[in-house]
Parts: sequence; structure tokens; C-alpha cells
Amino acid sequence: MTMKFDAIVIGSGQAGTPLVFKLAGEGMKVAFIEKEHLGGTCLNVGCTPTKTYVASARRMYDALNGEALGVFIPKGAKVDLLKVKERKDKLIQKSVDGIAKGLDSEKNITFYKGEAKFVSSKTITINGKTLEADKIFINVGARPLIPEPFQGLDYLTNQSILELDKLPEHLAIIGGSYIGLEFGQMFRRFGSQVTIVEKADRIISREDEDVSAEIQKVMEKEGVEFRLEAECIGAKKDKDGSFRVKVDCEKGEPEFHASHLLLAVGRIPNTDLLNLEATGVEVNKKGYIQVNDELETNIPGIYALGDCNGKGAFTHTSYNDFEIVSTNLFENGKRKLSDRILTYALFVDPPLGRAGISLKDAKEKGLNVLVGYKKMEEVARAREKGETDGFMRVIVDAESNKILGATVLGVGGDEIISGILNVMYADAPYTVIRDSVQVHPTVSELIPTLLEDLE
Ligand SMILES: Cc1cc2nc3c(=O)[nH]c(=O)nc-3n(C[C@H](O)[C@H](O)[C@H](O)COP(=O)(O)OP(=O)(O)OC[C@H]3O[C@@H](n4cnc5c(N)ncnc54)[C@H](O)[C@@H]3O)c2cc1C
Ligand SMILES: NC(=O)c1ccc[n+]([C@@H]2O[C@H](COP(=O)([O-])OP(=O)(O)OC[C@H]3O[C@@H](n4cnc5c(N)ncnc54)[C@H](O)[C@@H]3O)[C@@H](O)[C@H]2O)c1
Repeated sequence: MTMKFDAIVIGSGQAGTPLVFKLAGEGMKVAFIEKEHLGGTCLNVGCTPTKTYVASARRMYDALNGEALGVFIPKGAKVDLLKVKERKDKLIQKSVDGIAKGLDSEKNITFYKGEAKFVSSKTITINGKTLEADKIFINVGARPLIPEPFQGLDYLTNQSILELDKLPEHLAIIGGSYIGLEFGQMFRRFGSQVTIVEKADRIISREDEDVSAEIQKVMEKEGVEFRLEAECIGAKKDKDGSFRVKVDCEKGEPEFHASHLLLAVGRIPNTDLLNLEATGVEVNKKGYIQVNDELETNIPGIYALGDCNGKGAFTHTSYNDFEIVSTNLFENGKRKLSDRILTYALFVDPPLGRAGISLKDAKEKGLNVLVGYKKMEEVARAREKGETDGFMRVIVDAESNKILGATVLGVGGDEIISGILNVMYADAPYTVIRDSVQVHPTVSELIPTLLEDLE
């Protein structure tokens, strides 16, 4: 028998979860399907646990680096990974329980635990049942990419590394991008030896070259080893249980030993699990579902939100997808994907805050831009804190005076970037910040000064 609903939401990610409550609140009967964790990647195996670990790692760093500020902390500080994990598990559980309680008390939502598959553009199957709805919202997220040479090995992913209760002696991380760098710095701070293997000639090669160089410098100072221009082509387990990691490289050893191996070589969308062929929904070569400016696919009534549409890869972009769909469906709104300005942070320490285009993007597009740049060393508050690594850069359109992009790599960079982003959303000229008065002493106070000196 087919069960009829007004809407079906597949995946309890950062868009699906708020959407299901909104749909139900509007009086629709909704089926909500999740195959693994309630709350999705961000809450269970992404942002929340990693930023919880980053906080513990920072405490450890402070305990070991007091002397420069005249604070002598007796030796012996150590990390108990089990306790770090328990703290993380508790934080997650509280949020998961909150979602579960919300579901229990909403009579319009029927929750199904299991993997949904399409039968047609209006029907899906779940645990042997068939559900039908005129509106179907796909929010299935992404999973770690596991290249062929690593299949069958007991490697770690962003999920399993967060289940360890003992510190790895030597953690080899394959991939020097967002996931690799955040885990790399935190495990080094916890006390592991860390080697990051990256096939490109620099880490986070989507960023400007000076960003890659500065983050590498900071992490090397803390003892993280980098193998650049080194493609990991596989690994073997030795009898003692350690890994022999093989790299294709011109410089350095083609093999090294590590106790643990973390794969952080990219993510793939979970769209291959959905039997989308039954619907005619278009996906691109990488498996991302193609959507229009309002997140609808080529099949009317089917929407794709979050990482699986390839339009963003962050929690805030996924949540914004929810806002677009929700406003347009229920509030007569006209919100569009194309109104969104790119922004994100990389939570290494000091953090990288980014908004809009990079200098590399500006050059590639041949844009006529003015650039303001200051090193963190020039910021009084950064000197007072003893945290002078990094720099800030703001890119301005030479004709319109509008801000096109910004990079704040330095203490507070993840928060400071919002001030610049807000002016970009206001579509105001850079002179608004240049002529503003900021609190002294803050890192933000140098941004008006930086904007006085555009080149
Ligand atoms: C280690 C790590 C750290 C991160 N840190 C940050 C950060 O600091 N800031 C940030 O903005 N972003 C961060 N991200 C990215 C962020 O987690 C994702 O962008 C965000 O979770 C995207 O959410 P989503 O809505 O696309 O779906 P997800 O949160 O991925 O949820 C999708 C859900 O769908 C379920 N599902 C899949 N297929 C099916 C199916 N067929 N049937 C039923 N259910 C299904 C999955 O089990 C999953 O629970 C991080 C990611 C990782 C991996
Ligand atoms: N702070 C944040 O917002 C945050 C944090 C973590 C993750 N994320 C999300 O996670 C995703 C990034 O995932 P990621 O870091 O795994 O992937 P990525 O795609 O960003 O980078 C993969 C890296 O691995 C390298 N690589 C690939 N194969 C290799 C090989 N065989 N040997 C050596 N290097 C190899 C690539 O050159 C690349 O630098 C993004 O979607 C991002 O949005 C976000």
C-alpha cells in the first residue's frame, strides 16, 4: 500500500531538519527520512565535533605556550582523548535529543529511519514501504571519497577519527585541505606526530598562495610535517599494525611509517544511493543534483538542498538553501541562490575568514581592483595577545568602490570577516568601513586603516 504525504524530506542535514519543522508547522503532512545520524554531518561528524576538539587543542596549546606571556605552567599537561571525546559526545547528544523531542511532539511529521530510494518522481521506498508526495526535498549531503588504492584498508575518516579514545602515535593525513588541516593541527596539539601528504605544490590550493604559505608556516612551527607534491598512491599494513604509506614524489622518501592513516581527499555527494534514474532528475558528472536559482530540479516538485546540489559545501550554505525554499514556498518570497555571497572559515589557529573573491579569482577574471593589505604584526591588539601570525586583505572594485572579497587570516579572523561581509550584503562602498570608528583595541580597528591605503 502506498502512503500519501504532502511532502517527503530525505536526509536530516542542515536544510532538511529545519525544513521538516517548517512544512509541518504550515500544516503539511510530512515524511522525514534519515539513514544514519539525526542532525546530519555537521552535528554528528563535522562542524560540532571538530570545533569541540579544536577548543581542547587550543587549551593544550595555551598550557604549553605560556612562557612567552610570562606565565609559567608546570610541565605535565597532557590530553586525555577519551575525555575530549566524551565532552564532544555529550554536546552532540544534547542537540540530537532536542531534534528527537521536536519530532515526537510534532504530529504532522512521520519519521523513518532507513535509506530512501526513488521509485518514480513522486514515490520512494523506505524499509519496504512506499511513500508518495507531490513535493520531495533531497538533503542527502556527502561522504568521504575513498580512492581505489585505499579500499579494504582500515583507514580513518572524519567520522572514525572522532571515535578514537587513544592518541595516535603518528597520524598520516592524506589531503592538505580543510579537513586535513583542521585535524592535523588539533592532533599535533594533542601530542601526536602528524604528517600531511598533499599532491599539489601547496596546501589549500583554492586559496591565495600567501594564505597557503602562512598557514603552512604556522603549522610547521608547531611541528606538523608537510609532504607537498607527493601523491599518496596507497598504503600497506605491516605486521606490527602500522602503515607503510607510499607516495609518488620527486623529493623525499617514497615510503614512510605511520600508526594511523586519515583520508581527507575530498567528498562525494550521496546522490548515487537514491536511484535518481527513476525520476529523470539531472545530475552533473560528479553526481551533484542540478538545481535552478530557487533550488528546484528539472523535475517540478523535486528540490535539492545542501551539499548534494554542489552550490555550497558548508552548514551556513545548506541552511540558506532551507531559507530560500521556505521563504519562496510560504512567504511569497523571492529569495535566490544567486544573491548569496561566498563566505566560510577554516578553523585552524589562527583562523582564516573568507568572503567573496580571492586575489587569485580577481586576476583570473581580469578584474580592475584595488587592494588593501596589512600584516597582523601591525595590529596593536594582535601584538598584545602575542598572536601576530597572518594578514588581512580586502579587494575593492576600482570603478564601483564595492568590496569584492576579503581574507582575514589571524586572531579572530573567523568572526572579523562578518563585519566586511555585512557591508558586502548592504551593497555599500568600502568607504563606509573606511570612515567608521571601531573599538580600540581590537583587531577590527585596523580594517579602516587598511582601506585608507588601497593600491
Ligand atoms: C570534518 C568536517 C568538518 C566540517 N566543518 C565545517 C565547519 O566548520 N563549518 C561549516 O560550515 N561546514 C563544515 N563542514 C561541512 C558541513 O558539515 C556540511 O556542509 C553540512 O553538514 C551540509 O549539510 P547538508 O545539509 O548538505 O547534509 P548533511 O549534514 O550531510 O546530512 C545529510 C544526511 O542525509 C542522510 N542521507 C544520505 N542519503 C540518504 C538516503 N538515501 N536516505 C536517507 N537519508 C540519507 C545522511 O545520513 C545525512 O545524515 C564540515 C564537514 C566535515 C566533514
Ligand atoms: N571549516 C569548514 O568550513 C570546513 C572544515 C572541514 C571540512 N569542510 C568541508 O569539507 C570539504 C573538504 O573536504 P576535504 O578537505 O577532504 O577535501 P578537498 O576536496 O577540499 O581537498 C582534498 C585535497 O586532497 C588532495 N589529494 C587528493 N588525492 C590525494 C592523494 N592521493 N595524495 C595526496 N593528496 C591528495 C587534493 O589535492 C586536495 O588538496 C569541503 O566540502 C568543505 O566545505 C569545511
